Amino acid sequence: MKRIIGPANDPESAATTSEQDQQQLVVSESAEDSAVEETVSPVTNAASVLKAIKLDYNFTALEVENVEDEPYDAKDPTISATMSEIVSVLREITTMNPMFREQIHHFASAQVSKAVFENPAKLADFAAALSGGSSEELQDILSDLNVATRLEKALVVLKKELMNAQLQNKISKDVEAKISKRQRDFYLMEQLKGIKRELGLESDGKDKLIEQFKVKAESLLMPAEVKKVFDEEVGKLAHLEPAASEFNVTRNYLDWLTQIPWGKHSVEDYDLKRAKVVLDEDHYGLEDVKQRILEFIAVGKLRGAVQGKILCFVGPPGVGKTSIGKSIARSLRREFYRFSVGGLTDVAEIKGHRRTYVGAMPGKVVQALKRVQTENPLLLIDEIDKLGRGHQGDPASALLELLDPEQNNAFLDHYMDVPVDLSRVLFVCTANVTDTIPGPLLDRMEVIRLSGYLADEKRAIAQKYLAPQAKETAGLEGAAVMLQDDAVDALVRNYCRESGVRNLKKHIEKIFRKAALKIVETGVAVEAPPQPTDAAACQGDGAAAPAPAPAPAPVAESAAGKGQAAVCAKPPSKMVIPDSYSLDITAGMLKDYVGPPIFESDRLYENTPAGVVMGLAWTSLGGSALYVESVVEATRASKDSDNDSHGGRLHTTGQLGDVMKESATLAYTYVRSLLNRDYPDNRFFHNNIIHLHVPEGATPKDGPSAGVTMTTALLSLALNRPVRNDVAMTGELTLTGRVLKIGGLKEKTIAARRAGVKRILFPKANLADWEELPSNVKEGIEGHPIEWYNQIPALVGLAPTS
Ligand SMILES: Nc1ncnc2c1ncn2[C@@H]1O[C@H](COP(=O)(O)OP(=O)(O)OP(=O)(O)O)[C@@H](O)[C@H]1O
Repeated sequence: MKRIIGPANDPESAATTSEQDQQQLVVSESAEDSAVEETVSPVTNAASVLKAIKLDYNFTALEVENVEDEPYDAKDPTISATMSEIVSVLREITTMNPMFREQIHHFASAQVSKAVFENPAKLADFAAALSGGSSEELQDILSDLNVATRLEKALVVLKKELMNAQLQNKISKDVEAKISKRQRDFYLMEQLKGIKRELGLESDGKDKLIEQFKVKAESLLMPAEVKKVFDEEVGKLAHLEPAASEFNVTRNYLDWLTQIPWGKHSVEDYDLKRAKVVLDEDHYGLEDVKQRILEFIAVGKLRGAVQGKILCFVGPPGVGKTSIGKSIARSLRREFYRFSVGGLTDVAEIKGHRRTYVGAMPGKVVQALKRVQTENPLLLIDEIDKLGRGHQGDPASALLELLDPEQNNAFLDHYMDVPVDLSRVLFVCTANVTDTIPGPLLDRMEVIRLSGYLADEKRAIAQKYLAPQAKETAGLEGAAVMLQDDAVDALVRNYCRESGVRNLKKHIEKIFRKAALKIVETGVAVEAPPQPTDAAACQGDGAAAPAPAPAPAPVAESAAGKGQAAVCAKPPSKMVIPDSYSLDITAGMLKDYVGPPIFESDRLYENTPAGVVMGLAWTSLGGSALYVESVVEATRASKDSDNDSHGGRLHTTGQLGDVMKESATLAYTYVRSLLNRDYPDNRFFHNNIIHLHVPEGATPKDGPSAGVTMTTALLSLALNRPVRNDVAMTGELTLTGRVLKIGGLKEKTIAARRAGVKRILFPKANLADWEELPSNVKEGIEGHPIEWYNQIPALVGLAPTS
């Protein structure tokens, strides 16, 4: 008997030792021990262990007897089928598990493989040995002497091994996929790009972009100079990496360069008849303004162009300056673009930023050209009188370059850096006053004044323009909801007294909105019957479909479920007001619609007391009638005043500016001298301290034109005689009593009319202005030109009594 040494339960050894004729390991511990040669099964195959032999060596030796398999039929179909299954499973595992492959490789020699793969018992042991079965399972297989069942058991553990390998494989693949998906994608994309580039199909979108720019440029008539810059920039773009920041800068620039409408212009229309119709359609009155515009168009017709002139509409807010600009564009069939320069302090807003800045953009003018897509639009520059003055250059100078016909055929925007021809653009500016428009700018403009509306004009504008517009905006078009004449009259008289009509427009809009609310709230309006096109337009809306309502379409349903708006071309259902319904809004109802009246009476004083006179002022908001009030503040003791020939004092309030304060002092001095001359006994100013006030106290006022009014107020106080209460006056006074020219006579006259004045005193130097006033403005008013103050007392009821 030979001795085999090995650890008990070693399945690997077991696979090689469980049969009698198996290869035996011959161990020779040392040269001296070689004499003892015994064979021991390394596996605890209980049946095979007979006894342990105690030797003088340092290990345990066992005496074993090899066990034998039960006899079997090698041709048994179950056995051969199980064997083939084991072999096929082994093959499968080999493909998945590289370690497995190595082990099999070990037995790959023809001799071994024949011994193993053709012997069912050995195959079972081999398969079990390769599998990762538990020691119990393996021991069970090893102990089984029935070859058929042993094969079966081996197949089971092998199958488990297969499943294990499959699972392992899947997990490993999943993890790998997760980790490398992005990297993989990246590499694949790069490869794809490379392939496309090689094939000349596409190059990362850049070629396409360049192509687009070129196509766009070809459709434009770029001047040679611009085309050269374009070609240079396109060449630059072609050599830039899309990831580079410079790429985006160049792309944006090219984008702007190809957005300017080089050589594109709208066909102009100088048809005077049509222009008149358009102007009348959009605006009531403003005859003189319309006349000027028609003259302007007529010149355009003769010259073939209207450029070279800059119109500037000057007037109080809400008189239609902006909207008349729009009408001019419509009558000339030009595109319209408006931008406001009010408060603008940065030159870059007009001339653009240099391209070196991050987020640089062209200025407003280039933006306008991009928007309108024609080279000859009408550009309306609003609020030019409120142009700021910043530390970042002077916007007025930039505007000068823009507006000057001599320079603007090659306007250089900082961003574009190529000359842009603006000579075909028609510039129209608006301003409230001309005083604050920089001189050189004003010099280039043709000023057209809009001086505010009379009450009659406001009424007509309200009825013909504002009310129909407001009615339509409120959704009451076609309904019998009418704003009665007395209501419009009350609105003009008691709510909206300013020069323009913007406030009136707001009030009328409010009235129609309230009427709409009333109609809907009281249930007068009924839902419109469904239109046949409605159901087709919005399938998902059951309400729109004719009854019975079909099931909502899945698209609409899912969109609604996700909180998104369903795609639907149909507007929300409309309400209609029955023809039988009518609503007349009268003056008496205004309180409910727009609140209590703001102005209860036409004027502050129905009968002006002594010391109070109505003056006329002109501000950026238009003309206004204001009172100058004077009272005796305190009377001095006659003893003191006798000793002090300069006694008395004047005290002024009402937020008066320096010039107006000087006017008050001058008026005071002048009246004192007048009294000295004409009423030598009158010691009024010697004895009294006078307080002169100009309401409203919160409104700052300045200017010299209240000189004659202040003088008259002080004279009336000194004589203790009130002036006529239908008189108003304006004029600057000199110390010697000369009356000097003032501005805004038209606005002042309109304001005087609003205040119910019947007699106006104005400087003789303004006589030409007076004569130019439209007859409807002067109607019912006596105008008295004044050269010297001496003329005034007789006209206001302060003539010396004989
Ligand atoms: N004569 C008019 N006929 C019809 N509507 C007018 C007339 N005048 C002004 N409006 C209307 O009044 C409104 C205000 O006019 P717009 O905005 O043009 O005033 P504006 O003079 O430009 O004021 P701002 O100086 O405040 O800019 C517009 O809706 C305009 O249509």
